[in-house]
Amino acid sequence: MSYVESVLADVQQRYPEQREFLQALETVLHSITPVFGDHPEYQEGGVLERLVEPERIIIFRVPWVDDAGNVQVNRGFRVQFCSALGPYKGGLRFHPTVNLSIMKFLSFEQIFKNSLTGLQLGGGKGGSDFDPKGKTDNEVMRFCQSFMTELSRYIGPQTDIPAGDIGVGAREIGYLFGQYRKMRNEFTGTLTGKRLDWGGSLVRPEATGYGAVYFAEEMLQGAGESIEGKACAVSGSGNVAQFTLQKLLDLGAKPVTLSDSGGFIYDPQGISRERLEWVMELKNEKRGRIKEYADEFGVEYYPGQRPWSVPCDAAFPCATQNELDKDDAGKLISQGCKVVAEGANMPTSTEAIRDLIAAGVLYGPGKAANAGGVATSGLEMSQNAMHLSWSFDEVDKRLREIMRNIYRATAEAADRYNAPGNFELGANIAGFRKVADAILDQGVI
Ligand SMILES: NC(=O)C1=CN([C@@H]2O[C@H](COP(=O)(O)OP(=O)(O)OC[C@H]3O[C@@H](n4cnc5c(N)ncnc54)[C@H](O)[C@@H]3O)[C@@H](O)[C@H]2O)C=CC1
Ligand SMILES: O=C(O)CCC(=O)C(=O)O
Repeated sequence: MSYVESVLADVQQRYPEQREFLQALETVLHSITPVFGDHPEYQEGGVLERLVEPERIIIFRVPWVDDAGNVQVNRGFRVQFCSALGPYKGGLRFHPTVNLSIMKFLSFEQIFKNSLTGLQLGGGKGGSDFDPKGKTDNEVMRFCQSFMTELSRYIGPQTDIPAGDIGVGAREIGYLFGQYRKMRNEFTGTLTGKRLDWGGSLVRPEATGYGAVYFAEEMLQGAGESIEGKACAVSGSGNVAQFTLQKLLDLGAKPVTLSDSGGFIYDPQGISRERLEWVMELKNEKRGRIKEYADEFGVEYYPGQRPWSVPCDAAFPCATQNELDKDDAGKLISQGCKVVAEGANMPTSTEAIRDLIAAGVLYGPGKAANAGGVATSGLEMSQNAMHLSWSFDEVDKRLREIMRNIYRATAEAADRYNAPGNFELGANIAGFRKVADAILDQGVI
């Protein structure tokens, strides 16, 4: 058994129930195996054994009172996985499916994603099994206050800087920030994704979606093509999906689908800017369901289905993990889909990734393609530390440059390890090398 296989077997034996974490771990370890031939010092220094175990996991009770006066209790999590490259950085997810396995997979992925950004950011992630769906603003506020009352002990501008993820947007970041400020009596950039007036950065709301399209465009340009004129299937209808659509429209592409956990809509003429604005109001203010789009604009709604069966040249999974499986990959390949860029974290199953790459589809893994969000959070931290704000164009220019650099580093690592065009392998290797070197440099701690 090789070194990598033995570390993996050990983790599989220790945490057999952590399905999503093991999925993420297996994919990364499989990709980075060739590196150990060139770098025996990583094995000698026990780098992998140290990297697969989080530095710290915080699990806590979150009691709160609903509008009817009943006491409710949720579970809160923060996984502080690796701080070799900088303070822990990563979002908070509020969704009923949240558990330790999901928190560990997300924070593990975050280590390599943050490394790829080239910024000084370690990897972490957190959240709760609280479901904001159907809750009033006051209930969400009381939940966030209780959550932050405990979390505030473990975070800070030089220690751990949370942000948003599924179910955590500008409203939740506001309530979390308010409670942090009160508990710690400090006004610092400890959360990112803040509103502009009180420390947020221009482009942070747009950054993940814009970045995913920039990354897709880089991959296409590397193959002598462009996103312009391409029909694009997009899943989700939240923050990442909305701004993926906006950038696709900016670049002359034709987005044709959106989805939520109920099903997807197909608008074969292309979702226009006006219709996208309607979706933004539906999702961000009215907190409605995507089915209403079909009722409003007279297009087809497919309940309980995912959008990968429609004719498309490009696919952007922007909802959640494991939303694109082997069958879906088969459908995309048979329609001639050329590029899959992941706005979501681990949306594509391991078998589907293998099939896409084998079929020559340009596949941009989330840790590279959706890194624009956390990178712009890093830019928000820089602006907070300097007590100034950059213009929209300034931040967007930096975001674009970061995405280009991630593409280059990923493509170069793939070439170097004899797998040209395999951005999965390239992203894992390029992300891992920096973290591994930092772990060795800093001694056994
Ligand atoms: N917000 C950010 O800056 C970043 C988000 N991501 C990832 O992007 C994905 C989407 O996150 P956001 O747009 O921020 O969240 P959001 O809460 O704004 O939107 C989530 C979307 O996913 C859909 N969704 C959730 N569970 C689903 C399910 N089981 N089946 C189908 N659809 C489902 C929701 O209906 C919603 O449209 C997540 O995987 C997240 O981890 C990745 C990098 C940064
Ligand atoms: O902006 C951040 O810190 C969080 C981004 C995030 O959670 C992610 O990249 O998945």
